[in-house]
Amino acid sequence: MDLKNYITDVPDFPKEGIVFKDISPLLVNARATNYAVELLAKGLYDIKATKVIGIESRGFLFGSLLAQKLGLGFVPVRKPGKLPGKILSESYDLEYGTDSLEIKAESIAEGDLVIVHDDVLATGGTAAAACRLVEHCGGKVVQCNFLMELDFLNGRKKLSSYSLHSLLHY
Ligand SMILES: O=P(O)(O)OC[C@H]1O[C@H](OP(=O)(O)OP(=O)(O)O)[C@H](O)[C@@H]1O
Ligand SMILES: Nc1ncnc2[nH]cnc12
Repeated sequence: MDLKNYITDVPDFPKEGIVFKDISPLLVNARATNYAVELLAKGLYDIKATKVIGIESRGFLFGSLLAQKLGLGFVPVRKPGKLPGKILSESYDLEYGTDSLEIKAESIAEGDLVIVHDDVLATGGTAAAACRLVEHCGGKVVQCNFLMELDFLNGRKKLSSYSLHSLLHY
């Protein structure tokens, strides 16, 4: 099964000049989704990870499925103002704007070994901010894990100090 057949290009979304990679056709197909999760999990059973982080919002979709597959707890990293209690915050640049991310301080314990998952690695700002959040909590990032990587945006340069795996490359 070629997972690229389930990801469509949407030109000029959400802004002119951006070719948006739409994963809706993948999500609506249970077999393809299951296959993608299996491939995302491959190689991770031997890493002694303790938690999976998913980045709001599309990182939640496969991130929680991946956590379940690996038998690990899932931690949401969210956009500002969504999480209660004591939070840590990091801002970052996007391919199309700027934003910030938050995590509940208590959700990662000192020494946790964390897989950071998102659907897309583009410029890398989002994932780098999520990794900084994990580290501020006292955790260690054991893999940055993506469904797809937009190679031409060189996002992996911002993540050069981490192990990185992307299922699909464009
Ligand atoms: O590598 P970067 O350039 O930082 O971009 C990648 C991020 O951009 C998208 O999220 P978006 O902010 O569009 O939010 P969404 O998941 O809620 O759609 C995508 O889901 C990644 O999180
Ligand atoms: N081109 C793109 N398509 C889908 N999600 C993205 N996130 C950042 N850039 C993106």
